[in-house]
Amino acid sequence: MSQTKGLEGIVATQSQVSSIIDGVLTYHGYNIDDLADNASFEEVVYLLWNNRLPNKEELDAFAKELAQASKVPDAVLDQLKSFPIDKVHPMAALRTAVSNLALFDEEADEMEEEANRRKAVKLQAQLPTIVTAFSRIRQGKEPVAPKPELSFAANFLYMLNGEEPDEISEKAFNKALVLHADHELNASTFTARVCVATLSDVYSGVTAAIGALKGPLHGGANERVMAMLNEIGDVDNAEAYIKEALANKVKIMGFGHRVYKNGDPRAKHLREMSRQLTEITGESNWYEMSVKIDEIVTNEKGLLPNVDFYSASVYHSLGIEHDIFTPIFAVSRVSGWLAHILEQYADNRLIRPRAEYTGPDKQEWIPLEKR
Ligand SMILES: CC(=O)SCCNC(=O)CCNC(=O)[C@H](O)C(C)(C)COP(=O)(O)OP(=O)(O)OC[C@H]1O[C@@H](n2cnc3c(N)ncnc32)[C@H](O)[C@@H]1OP(=O)(O)O
Ligand SMILES: O=C([O-])CC(=O)C(=O)O
Repeated sequence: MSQTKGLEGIVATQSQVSSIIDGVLTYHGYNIDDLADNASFEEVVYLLWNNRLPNKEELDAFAKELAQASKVPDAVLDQLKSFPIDKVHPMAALRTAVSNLALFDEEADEMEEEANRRKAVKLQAQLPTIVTAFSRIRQGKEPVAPKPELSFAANFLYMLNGEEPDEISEKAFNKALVLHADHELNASTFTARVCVATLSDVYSGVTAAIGALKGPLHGGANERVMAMLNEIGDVDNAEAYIKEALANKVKIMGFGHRVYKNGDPRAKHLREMSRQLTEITGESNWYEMSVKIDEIVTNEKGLLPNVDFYSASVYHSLGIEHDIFTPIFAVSRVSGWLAHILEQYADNRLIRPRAEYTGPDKQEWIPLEKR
């Protein structure tokens, strides 16, 4: 038996949800550049779950369905309030709250496709409610109920801040959601598929996926990019900081990718958004510092920025707290997880690879008293 560390290059399933071929990302065949420039997040979710774009009527009905499903059971919000709020990371709170949602859904263990689709709508609609409620609760503020007439992107910012966003912020946030929605068999999506392939329920699959996204080698990198920018503090410090980190074999957050070796096609959109938004906020230092780091890491290591690098200065410019960056990734990526979960159920087989054993052989049993 031979093995590939980290399953690099292994094709583990077939999927129609998204593809990365020759460095080009598509959602069901639609190029990410077209989607980023034109699509609403709601349209993208519809595409991922139905393998086609909606017409106007279908989109309106879907957006309404999402808006109507956004209320989270009071017991789940009450539980958020009971957490040791100043110590709990929002990703841990989200993981626990999503698991808790299952306890209040009578259909949680129903396996019919229609029931699973209803749960998908609830999860997509309720993750923003949980993330924004948690952020407000820990600031001693009341959660804000969503406004059904707002877009998904605008509603998130509204529930987070208690005021409706301006058009530029709404558009930028919508684009960020579109860019993060799905990404083939990334670690959290694979986790979700492995979980539900045992015929476990949708909530378990999403809870497991949140746990995988939380790690710094995956979705957790965006928060750490901002921590690094803060630590560097000024564009003039960037070169010395990065060179020292690389010399010490420290991983630079937001760089490198398992699949893309010639660049992540999402990064250019986020870089341009970072430029525009930091100009508006009068804090172009974050953009300039990011560009400088990008140049140094590329020159020194040949590594290019991934989706997490410029998203940090984008979210910061939108006034979002830094530990909410990864939960925002989850608010978008849950659409992809759910598409993959539905696809997995539709043609399921248990996912159970093998391990190459490297431990000792033919060990002799030693009774407890002799050890
Ligand atoms: C949404 C996402 O999940 S995108 C990824 C988000 N994660 C990050 O940004 C964290 C930083 N990046 C990384 O840790 C990695 O590049 C990963 C996890 C994304 C990909 O990991 P892998 O495919 O296993 O790449 P691997 O770790 O083998 O890297 C190959 C070489 O490049 C180096 N390298 C990779 N990424 C980085 C980095 N960000 N900084 C410095 N060196 C790096 C590795 O140390 C390794 O060097 P070596 O051959 O001298 O040992
Ligand atoms: O695909 C990956 O390995 C990680 C990634 O970029 C994503 O999940 O968006």
